[in-house]
Amino acid sequence: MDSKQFDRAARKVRVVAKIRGFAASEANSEPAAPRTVDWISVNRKSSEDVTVSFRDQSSSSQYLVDYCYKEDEDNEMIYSREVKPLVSAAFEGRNSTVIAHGARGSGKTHVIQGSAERPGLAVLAVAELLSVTEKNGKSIAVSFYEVDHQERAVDLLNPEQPTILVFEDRGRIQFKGLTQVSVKSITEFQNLYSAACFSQKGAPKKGGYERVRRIHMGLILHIFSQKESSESLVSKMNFVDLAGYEDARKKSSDGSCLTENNNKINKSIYALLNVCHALSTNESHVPYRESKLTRMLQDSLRGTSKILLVSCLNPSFCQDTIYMVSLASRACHWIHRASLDSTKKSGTSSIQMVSSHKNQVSLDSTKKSGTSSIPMVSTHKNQVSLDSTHKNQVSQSVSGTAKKLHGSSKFLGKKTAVAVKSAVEGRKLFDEVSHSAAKAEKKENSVANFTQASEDSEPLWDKSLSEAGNHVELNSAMEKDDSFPEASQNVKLNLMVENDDSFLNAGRKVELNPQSDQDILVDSKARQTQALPVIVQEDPNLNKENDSSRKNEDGSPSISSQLRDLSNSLKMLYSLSTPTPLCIQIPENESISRDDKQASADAEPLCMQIPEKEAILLDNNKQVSANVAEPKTPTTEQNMRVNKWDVMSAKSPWETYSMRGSGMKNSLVQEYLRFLNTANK
Ligand SMILES: Nc1ncnc2c1ncn2[C@@H]1O[C@H](COP(=O)(O)OP(=O)(O)OP(=O)(O)O)[C@@H](O)[C@H]1O
Repeated sequence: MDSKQFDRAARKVRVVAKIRGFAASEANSEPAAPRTVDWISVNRKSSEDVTVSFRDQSSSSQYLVDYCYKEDEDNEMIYSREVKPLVSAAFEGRNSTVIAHGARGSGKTHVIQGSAERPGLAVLAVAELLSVTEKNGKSIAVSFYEVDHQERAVDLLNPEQPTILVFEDRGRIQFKGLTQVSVKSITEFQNLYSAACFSQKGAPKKGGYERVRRIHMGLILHIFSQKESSESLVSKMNFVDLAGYEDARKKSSDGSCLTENNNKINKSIYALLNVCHALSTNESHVPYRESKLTRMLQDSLRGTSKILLVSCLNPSFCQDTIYMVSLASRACHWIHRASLDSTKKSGTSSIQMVSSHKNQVSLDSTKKSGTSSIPMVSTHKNQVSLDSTHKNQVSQSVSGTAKKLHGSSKFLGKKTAVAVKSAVEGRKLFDEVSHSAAKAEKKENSVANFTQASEDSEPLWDKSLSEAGNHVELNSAMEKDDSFPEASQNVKLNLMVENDDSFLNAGRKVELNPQSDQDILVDSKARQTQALPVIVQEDPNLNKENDSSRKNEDGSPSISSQLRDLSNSLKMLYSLSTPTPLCIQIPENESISRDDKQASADAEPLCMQIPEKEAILLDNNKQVSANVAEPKTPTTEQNMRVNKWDVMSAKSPWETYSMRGSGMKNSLVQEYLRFLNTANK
């Protein structure tokens, strides 16, 4: 396939699987009988219909990929079929990214870097680039970096430098602190590659079986065209050797739980798959800012760039392998899958893709709406829309939240179970957000806020990089950009529920934009094609508010304080909506003798804790009935009783919420959404 053929393949993201061969140490004792992989079945019904299934699964799920390379098909074959067209396209100004992902030890490094005897895709690409650069007046330079679980990017050709800063300048991604070294021969390149691997922090590292440290390793090939004395960037090719996916619940050999680091690194894997999914489904918003890696790759993913996702499969049973290939298949294959399904099941466009991360979950049931709903990472992302059609749902969400908060005066400090009702399982979603928030209180780490990146339809032509020479020095004013200063503009929450076996719950993504009615804008196309997309702008005052109430290390208010604020607002709303006097009757000839303080202290709980159809005993179980309309300071201590008929006639939280003015509602919605948006910290 040449670059023109590749153009015709309109799909932006191509997913191929590669079954790793057995290493010598894993091979059978009999050298004459090389071990074969017997737990993976590859069904090649046609060149465009390749499925992978796993025999050890409890059901016969099949995962659609563009192709599957077997254990005896080597890197050269993958290169000539998959990467060579990208190299040709690079000379024409097309950026591309080759990503190897999979479970630990699935052969990712072998695919990207390879060995001396069996060079990997990156080495083969450089060899080809070098073979033609002189002829066509081009040159190449390389950069190596790693991204760790703390989202730190380090320049592997100059590891002593501070972490790489990534920022956007006039719509283009720029790096500060990432070295570019021009290469003229494959030996030079190999030496640099070895040096970069050696520089990885705390080597042994990528490719080894070191248990604790998991990092992503990236290589950028910058292709320049020589014009007289200057050179300008033509395109970039990226090779990414992702950290191996590992179930966050696994324990290390010493028994310590790897959950935290695993969660973080897994999150960045999900983030990349989310981006692939958004790109392959032409979503209006691509969540580049969900992770440092996607941010760094942004230029090479967007526009007319191409992405090759190599899903590496362990030759022996590995649950994580199944999970990863299912994610990749869903991330990038939903269109193809839909057409496949429609041919198989005439008359339905539903997408049946069964996953298995221990549980088998069919998407069919959730996606039979007849709309072009999105399977995959949409499996693990429920999108909530805030366009005008859905404002009511958000209002219901707040109402649902109010009910829950109302019913639980001790909700703070517990695993928060704030419910949300919406057409997209908002209740479940918020439960999980809250659950996550409660956890986050304990082990919160500084996570950058995320901003919607501006989308360029053209590939990057980054002159500033070429002008900067080998070492890129950029505007010092942007140095702090590493923390994503535009974060307050748009916020995206991507909550991964690692402990949930259900694949459908692998993660839920919510994009929210708490704004006033008139400011709530959702791309109309997105509205038509997605179940409930949400792109919302965050209140511009949010940062100010955050600044004024900093409590966490990263400067954001703590989750508990946000919950408390939210709770207070809802309590206030309810107490305003359900005035105390409506609930209390004071019997004739009796007066109340509670002092001012006590009365005011009780006022709020009174409103917050009145169960419908039940009398509430206040003041040490002494019953007081009242028929006065105003909750004036009681003067004598008497029994107070709430008239149950009055209570019944009082408005429900939802009704009372509905009665409130739009200003109040909006402000609550904003507050609630702000909490959601920051909950994953
Ligand atoms: N095609 C192959 N044939 C034989 N052995 C292989 C092949 N691919 C990988 N291996 C061996 O399998 C082991 C794991 O491979 P590799 O380091 O590439 O996996 P990885 O997915 O990058 O691991 P990690 O998740 O730890 O980064 C290595 O010992 C490697 O030599």
